[in-house]
Amino acid sequence: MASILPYQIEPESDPDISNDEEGQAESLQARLLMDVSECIIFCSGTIMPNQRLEDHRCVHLKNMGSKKLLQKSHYCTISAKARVISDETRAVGLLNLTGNQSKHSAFQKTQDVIDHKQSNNSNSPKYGNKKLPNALIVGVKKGGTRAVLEFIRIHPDVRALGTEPHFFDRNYDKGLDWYR
Ligand SMILES: Nc1ncnc2c1ncn2[C@@H]1O[C@H](COP(=O)(O)OS(=O)(=O)O)[C@@H](OP(=O)(O)O)[C@H]1O
Repeated sequence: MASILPYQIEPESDPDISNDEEGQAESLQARLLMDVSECIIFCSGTIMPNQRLEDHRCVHLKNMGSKKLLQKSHYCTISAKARVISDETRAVGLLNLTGNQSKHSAFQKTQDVIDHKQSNNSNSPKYGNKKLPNALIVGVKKGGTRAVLEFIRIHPDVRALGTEPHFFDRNYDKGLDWYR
C-alpha cells in the first residue's frame, strides 16, 4: 500500500516523547524508507511556468532516451495547438477579463507579466526555481505507488518528478542541494 506523506525537512520534536522512543521511531522510519518507491510532488508555478518553457520540457523529455520515466507530463501528450488554446484559456482565467478583449491579448499580457517577472529576477534559474517537494509518495515495492502518483498528477497544479530519485535509500549522502 502506498501513502502520501507531507514533506518536512526538520520535524519538530515532541517533548512528550523520550529520546529512546524518538530513536525507535527514527529507526522504524529509516527501515521503511529503505524499501520505498518514492515519487516527488511539486506545486505548479515554480517549475516551467509558461508555454515556451513547457514546450522546452516536452523536447527534453523526448530526448530522455531509454531512461525510465514514470509518466510524461499531460501537457506534452496534447498537440502544440491544443497547448496554445489551453494556455490562452488559463490566461483568460488569470486576468479575469471582461468585454471585448480577445483571448490572444489576454495570453500576450500574461506572457508579458511572466517575462517581466523573470527579467526582474536575474538570480533565478532559467527554467524555474528548484525546490524541495511538498509531499512524498511512500510505499513498499509493488505497493501501487505509481498508480497513486498517476492519479494525483492529473491535477493541473501538481508537478511530479519523472524518475524515482531514491534520495533516502541511495542518495542521502549527496544532501539537500542534490535533492532539489
Ligand atoms: N488499485 C490497484 N489494485 C491492485 N493492484 C494495483 C492497483 N494499482 C496498481 N496495482 C499494481 O501494483 C503494482 C505496481 O506497484 P508499484 O507502482 O508500487 O510498482 S513499483 O514497485 O514501483 O515498480 C502492479 O502490479 P504488477 O502488475 O503485478 O506489477 C499494479 O498492477
